[in-house]
Amino acid sequence: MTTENARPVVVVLFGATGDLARRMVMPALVELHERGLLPAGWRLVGCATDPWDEQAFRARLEASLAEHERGLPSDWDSVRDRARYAGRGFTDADPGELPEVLTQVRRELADEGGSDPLVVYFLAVPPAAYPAITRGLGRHGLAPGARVVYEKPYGTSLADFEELDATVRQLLTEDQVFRIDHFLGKQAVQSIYALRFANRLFGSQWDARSIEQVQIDVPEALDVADRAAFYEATGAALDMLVTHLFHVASQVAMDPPTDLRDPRAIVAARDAVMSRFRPLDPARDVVLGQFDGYTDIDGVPSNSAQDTFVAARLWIDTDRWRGVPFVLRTGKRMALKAQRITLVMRPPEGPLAGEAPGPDTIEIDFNGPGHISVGVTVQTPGPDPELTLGRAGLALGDVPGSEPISAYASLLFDVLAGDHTLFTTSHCLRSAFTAFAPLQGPDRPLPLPYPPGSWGPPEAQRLTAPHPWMLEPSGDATGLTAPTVNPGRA
Ligand SMILES: NC(=O)C1=CN([C@@H]2O[C@H](COP(=O)(O)OP(=O)(O)OC[C@H]3O[C@@H](n4cnc5c(N)ncnc54)[C@H](OP(=O)(O)O)[C@@H]3O)[C@@H](O)[C@H]2O)C=CC1
Ligand SMILES: O=C1O[C@H](COP(=O)(O)O)[C@@H](O)[C@H](O)[C@H]1O
Repeated sequence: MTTENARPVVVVLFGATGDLARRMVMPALVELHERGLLPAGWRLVGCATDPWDEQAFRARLEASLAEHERGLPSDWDSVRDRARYAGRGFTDADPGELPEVLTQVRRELADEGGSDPLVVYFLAVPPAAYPAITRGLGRHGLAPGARVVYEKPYGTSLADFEELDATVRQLLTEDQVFRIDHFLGKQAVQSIYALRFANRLFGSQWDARSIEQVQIDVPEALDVADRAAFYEATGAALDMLVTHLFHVASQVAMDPPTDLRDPRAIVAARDAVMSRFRPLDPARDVVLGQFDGYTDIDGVPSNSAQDTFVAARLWIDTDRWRGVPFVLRTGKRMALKAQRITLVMRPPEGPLAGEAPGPDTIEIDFNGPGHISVGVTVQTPGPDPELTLGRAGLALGDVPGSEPISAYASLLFDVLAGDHTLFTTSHCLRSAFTAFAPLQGPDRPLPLPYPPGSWGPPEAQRLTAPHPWMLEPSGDATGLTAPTVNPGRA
């Protein structure tokens, strides 16, 4: 990654007081700064309704960086001085303090000798806020020349998505719009292309002839108490399934793009496979859960039926995958944090058919820099040879030249570079919401209870049959009790 662009950049962060801004976006911007990937003239303008002053926002930025694994940058003073705050919120009816703060920032940058800055509006707010902010950018004359980053979920249902999409298209051109799904920016999710297309060993097996089942398993130990309002309005399925898990599934399932160097070819391959996702069958293929104690959280109604866990079996009707279940699972307050794709191979044919103690597997852990493993049946060395399962792994962070970058830093860099390869499209999202729609209708199952620290409701076990969930200790073919990934901050 390099940048030669000296044009100043102003990142306006809507929702600057929120969880995403604190945990991911602000650290990512500063990560780019530390890596020398931002122009000399850059500014961060936090925007929210809280009546904070600049000092309070800078203290928030400092706390956000300090709690992040990278810590405070060595030139914290210089970073701090680049942060501004625009309070009183921002809507089409009232732009709050933002226009005035932007004018000051532009003046400051001009005084430093910079050219007119590129302004990036980052909407780290709930989807309900996207239309008013988008209209506001239009009405207050802030849209021309700007880039606008929308968080997921981009809409809350198929109908809501269509309405939002129409509003956005009315006010912005497609090259101005960046619809984030940050799982597409994760290093190991990006590395699926290399694994498949640069290795005959894997690429030749990547279809229904060799693969019996695909598991995409993203348990989280994380709580939701500090973002109860957002979470209660959203739930696990909308927060994670129709968004991140569907996008990871599309990365695994896409047919080979015609040209990996052409962003349009990659985006087209992702769009194409997503349009073949079969609408979910809630009764047969979905289990929802809610962890015990969820309704005791401040701001959550005592009768909430919101899901904090979802497991779903997705069918992808392409020649490559017809008949292969993609089983997807995620939830809050589960046993541990992990992010793993497991390709479960079909049993071998020939003289040892039926002898292997379990299926062989290809595993891609995509938390952090990533880890690739294979689970293979081997013969135990010794006088009494038996077949047993072993595992060999490769930490991507350890390969020569590795310099892992966080998903948000990578995606923010792409926004500045105007590169849409890792961003999702209206086409993709329309397909995702279409496949997801049955789960938002009358057939939505009620969430089943599960104890915090567990693997979710036991009913979810049936979705992977005849295999177990491979990540669980009982399903781990090698007998490991924890995944070979960084457990992360719970
Ligand atoms: N948290 C996470 O780990 C991740 C979150 N996301 C996405 O980021 C977005 C924000 O999530 P998160 O930060 O967790 O949520 P939070 O509830 O923590 O924060 C959202 C912020 O948005 C502002 N906000 C809330 N409602 C409105 C509204 N109606 N109009 C304008 N601003 C509003 C609030 O600030 P104020 O009201 O003061 O302006 C609040 O600080 C969501 O779309 C989520 O899906 C994506 C990836 C990861
Ligand atoms: O979008 C979201 O993602 C996070 C998980 O992201 P990660 O990069 O930390 O793995 C999830 O916790 C959150 O609920 C959701 O909104």
